[in-house]
Amino acid sequence: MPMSATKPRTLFDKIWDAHVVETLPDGTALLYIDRHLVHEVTSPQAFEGLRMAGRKVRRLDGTMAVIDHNIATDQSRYTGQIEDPESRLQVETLEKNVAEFDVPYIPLTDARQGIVHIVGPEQGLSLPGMTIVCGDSHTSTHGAMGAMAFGIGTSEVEHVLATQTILQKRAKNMRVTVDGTLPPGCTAKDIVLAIIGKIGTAGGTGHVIEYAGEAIRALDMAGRFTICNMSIEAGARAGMIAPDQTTFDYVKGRPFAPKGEAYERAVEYWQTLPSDEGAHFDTEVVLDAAEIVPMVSWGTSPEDVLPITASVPDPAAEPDEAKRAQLQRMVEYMGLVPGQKLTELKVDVVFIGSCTNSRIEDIRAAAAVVRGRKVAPGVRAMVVPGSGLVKHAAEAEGLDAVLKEAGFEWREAGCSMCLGMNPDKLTPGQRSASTSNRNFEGRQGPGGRTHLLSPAMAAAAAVTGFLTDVREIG
Ligand SMILES: CC(C)[C@H](C(=O)O)[C@@H](O)C(=O)O
Ligand code: SF4
Repeated sequence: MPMSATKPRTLFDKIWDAHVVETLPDGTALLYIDRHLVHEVTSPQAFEGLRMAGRKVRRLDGTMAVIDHNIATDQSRYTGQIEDPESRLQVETLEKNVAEFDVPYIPLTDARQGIVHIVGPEQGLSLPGMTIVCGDSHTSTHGAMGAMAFGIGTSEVEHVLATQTILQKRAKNMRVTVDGTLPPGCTAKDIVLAIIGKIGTAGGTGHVIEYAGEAIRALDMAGRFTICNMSIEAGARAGMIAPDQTTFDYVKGRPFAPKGEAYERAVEYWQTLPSDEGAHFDTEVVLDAAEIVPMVSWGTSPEDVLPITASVPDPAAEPDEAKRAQLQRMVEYMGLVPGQKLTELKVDVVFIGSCTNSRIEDIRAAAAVVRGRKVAPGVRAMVVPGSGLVKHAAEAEGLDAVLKEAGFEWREAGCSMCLGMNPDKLTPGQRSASTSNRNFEGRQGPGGRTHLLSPAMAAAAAVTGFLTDVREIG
């Protein structure tokens, strides 16, 4: 077919089209899945289903399992038994299942162990052009590779294990363009918080978001992962960024990535993936990076974000009654006073970690702020690297020494205080400055109060003891 007759397609369209096994009369498609990542929380019933049906895992070479959510991040995880019975059962069940079904697995004692969304790209398991699924909403992270990556439920995990395919309804295309240059002190985290602040937690519903524009192109892979990670917090099915030289350089030499001639051929294919000129987007949003300032969440939803220079909103000023009640509840839960400056909020805990911000670049950014300073008295500050390899890399650069010297805890890889499923939790009423992605009530532990922000902003809060504008402390 001559090029002119081909309808311009988006990155999402191209990856979708390349993976359709069969389109059903109602428009849903059976898609081939290139990579299935598995963790302990959402896989037990899926393996049980396979067992009951007497089935095997269809593509062992397309599957990789790792533990991350339920494990402790101190040395006790290597010696003791997991105290919480539910967590223990999930971990033991995963280990039993991977052994029984022969699934490739990265155990706790392996340096590659870490948060599934850090491990996938790091190992080259997640590559441009792939369809990638995992029983986890933040699978959107891997879309930063120029892949179509989305979270699935446990029954779908079983389906993918058994068939290496999944039934999907085609999502709509949305493009979020971030033009211009990001000002000093601002990071990818500030971009994505600003986007969610603008479009809201339902803004991306029914869509796959492609992030584009000069400010996105300028980001390293770490920043791109941070942005795609939070697509789910904007309500989208997935987030994607077109693969470019930054992506190809990142992929090169990774353990599961194609090598030599195969790599060259793969790059040639990956170069065909970016959205065509004139491709149709159902929804378009444009932001100017130059207007972005360091952001922080103040409420209990990721859309409740404000510039660090702002003050706590006053519910009384909200004309809509339902919204007023909601704001009132948030202000109370978060222990805030309307009109109070955000920089007056004293923090108890600083958490630098999670699949949003636990890469080496995030730890470097935190260490740069912390160097030569001390954690403020009364503040518990912790850095939880996203994988054992990130931890080793940070140690090789001496970043652990900078952080420990300042009074930070330097821990083993895992989801940790991102969610209250392991011993790392807030206690009721504690206020945290956290680089994670969710600030729902009780997310980091019952009664905990979470403020989402970038690693540099979290580090600034650790050394001052208050939510702080990182631009002010240099
Ligand atoms: C436990 C898992 C199912 C969950 C998710 O899907 O995202 C978790 O990773 C989270 O971040 O809340
Ligand atoms: S780090 Fe947090 S968001 Fe990421 S997978 Fe773990 S619990 Fe989910």
